[in-house]
Amino acid sequence: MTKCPVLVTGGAGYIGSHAVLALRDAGWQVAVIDNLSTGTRYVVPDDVPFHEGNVADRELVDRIFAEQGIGAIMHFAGSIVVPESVEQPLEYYRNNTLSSHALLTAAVAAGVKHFVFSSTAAVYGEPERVPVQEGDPKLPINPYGASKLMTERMLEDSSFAYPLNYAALRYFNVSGADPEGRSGQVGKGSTHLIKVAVEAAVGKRDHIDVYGTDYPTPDGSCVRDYIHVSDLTAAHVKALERLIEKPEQNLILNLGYGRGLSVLEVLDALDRKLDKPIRREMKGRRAGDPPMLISSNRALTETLDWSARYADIDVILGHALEWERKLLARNWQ
Ligand SMILES: O=c1ccn([C@@H]2O[C@H](COP(=O)(O)OP(=O)(O)O[C@H]3O[C@H](CO)[C@H](O)[C@H](O)[C@H]3O)[C@@H](O)[C@H]2O)c(=O)[nH]1
Repeated sequence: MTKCPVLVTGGAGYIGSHAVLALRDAGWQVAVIDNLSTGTRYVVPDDVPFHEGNVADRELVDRIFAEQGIGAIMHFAGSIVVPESVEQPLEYYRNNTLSSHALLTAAVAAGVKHFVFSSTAAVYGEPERVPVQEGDPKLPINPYGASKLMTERMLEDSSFAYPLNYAALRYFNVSGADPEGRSGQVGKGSTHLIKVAVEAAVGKRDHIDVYGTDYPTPDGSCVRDYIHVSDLTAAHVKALERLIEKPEQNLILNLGYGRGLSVLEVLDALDRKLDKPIRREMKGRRAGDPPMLISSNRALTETLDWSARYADIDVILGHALEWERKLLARNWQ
């Protein structure tokens, strides 16, 4: 397989920056485009070509394609907050669907052959069964999931019409941080369980709210499939290799471990690492939370030469905690 230069959109964000590391660790040449609306420059290695701007800026994107000889795209740039998408749907369709359309149009015009897309388990909505399989009904219940599903559809149709293949990778709950401490989740106002919990662990918050203890789950709290961000991005690199090896095939894969952990199990595991347990406040259910979301990862393990390295929740929490301590020590957000 011949490696080509890869453009990572959203490469200054949480998942995008880990993808940059994974690609470089595997010997790929990388360029980043990010408008820094939520990303931070310091998680991108200094020697990676960095372009501040929007993926919908055709002139800029055309210039990057030409200058860097881009042969593949990993597309992470976009908006990801579910409640915000309900309040500002048109903003989500613009920043997710329309921006992806612009990027894809530029990619097709420039002859870029491979497109790896950051999709989400939110395309399934409230699944009727778990583990969720890729062929199960796609019935998103919010504009975020719908905006991502529309992009999947554009990619599917484009792959028939143009010489391009794609991977749509549907993430479950991405968590943890780079094991070498080079990147992690950054940013104020995160709502993700593990990020909020480690912020509480280092004293940035004085407690954590537990949203719902009366779900039809073993301990009453919601169950999710937490996947380490470095395992997730390693799967992206494998997916890209596969797209290059088999240009006639597309990939649609869930990225999860196929196991569920409850909110209380995650918090208990974190407490075991701390001198003092985190104070919990039991709250009512948060709107739109399905009780249980677990991926089937059969397609992932059968299709790609990938296996989990960091699935242990203690490892995920350990890396997240180390990163949070680093942010605190450096006075980063
Ligand atoms: O302070 C908190 C934060 C979260 N939770 C609970 O922890 C579980 C996980 O919540 P997250 O916000 O970490 O993750 P979600 O499962 O809600 O979100 C995931 O799925 C979404 C789509 O469904 C988006 O893709 C999102 O980016 C992704 O992290 C939920 O039951 C939530 O209610 C708490 O109890 N307290």
